[in-house]
Amino acid sequence: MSAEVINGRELSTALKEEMKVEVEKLKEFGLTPHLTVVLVGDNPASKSYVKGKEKAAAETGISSSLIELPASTTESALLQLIQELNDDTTVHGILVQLPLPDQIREEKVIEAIHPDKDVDGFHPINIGKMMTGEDTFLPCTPYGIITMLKSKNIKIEGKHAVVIGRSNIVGKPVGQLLLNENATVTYCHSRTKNLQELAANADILIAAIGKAHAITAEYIKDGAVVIDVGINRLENGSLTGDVDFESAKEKASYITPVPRGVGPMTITMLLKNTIKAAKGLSKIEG
Ligand SMILES: Nc1nc(=O)c2c([nH]1)NC[C@@H]1CN(c3ccc(C(=O)N[C@@H](CCC(=O)O)C(=O)O)cc3)C=[N+]21
Repeated sequence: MSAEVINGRELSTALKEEMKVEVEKLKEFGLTPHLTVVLVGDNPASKSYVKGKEKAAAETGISSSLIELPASTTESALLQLIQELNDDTTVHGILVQLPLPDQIREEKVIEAIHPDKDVDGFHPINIGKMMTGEDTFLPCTPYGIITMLKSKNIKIEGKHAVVIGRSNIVGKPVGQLLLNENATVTYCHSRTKNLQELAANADILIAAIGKAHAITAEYIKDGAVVIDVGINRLENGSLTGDVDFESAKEKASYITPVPRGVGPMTITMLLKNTIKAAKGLSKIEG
């Protein structure tokens, strides 16, 4: 079998078209969704992601601003800035690009962002709401993955989903969202003993390990849905996933590529959350 490729870039383009129409309507009510991105330091990968976010926002009519701070910024200076952004009624969404320099504790920063402006969905209040299934901002990468599955009408209910990786921003929340959709979820990680055996049991396999091409055909059950969350930069500068795409696509029924898979969807869901934040903060229903 050769898998059907779920193209995250194409799906993103379609979703952005829909959002553009919605943003135009909000603008007629005098509401322009506004995202503020804070970038600390000059990590080249972070700079490139931030550019992608600004470009995507502009495409949908969402306004965005970028605050760039030096790598030497103190934690208290950053927390103070976040307080100002929390109080600024023209700012609907706040995103502090991760990772942060060592002198700044990420959890302090995440907890400082007002939960109603937390378009990353990283605040403990929003994570709690996600766990209990309340309406909230969903973390963008997991939200993008669920949206990709639904776009192909892939059934999640009753399926065995195996998540490889347990980060707070991808592994843990994607498992939770799959559980919310009534999947049976297994989490695997660096201490898992029989990774290959567990992975090969998955109907839906989520690879979020951070190691190029770690998941080869032997880890994949015939007909499985394979979602590749890896973004690994090779020495030649090209981008590749955690899944060995060429061998995996011969066994999978659906597969996501890297690039043009989960990455663009992450940004698209950030825009969705920004619109949600703008509507929520302005109490416009829709
Ligand atoms: N507070 C915070 N929120 C984030 O959402 C966040 C973050 N920090 N830190 C870093 C990660 C990573 N991330 C990506 C977003 C888009 C692509 C993306 O669009 N990738 C393109 C390729 C882009 C390229 O060529 O460099 C693709 O896969 O096709 C990748 C990675 C968001 N992150």
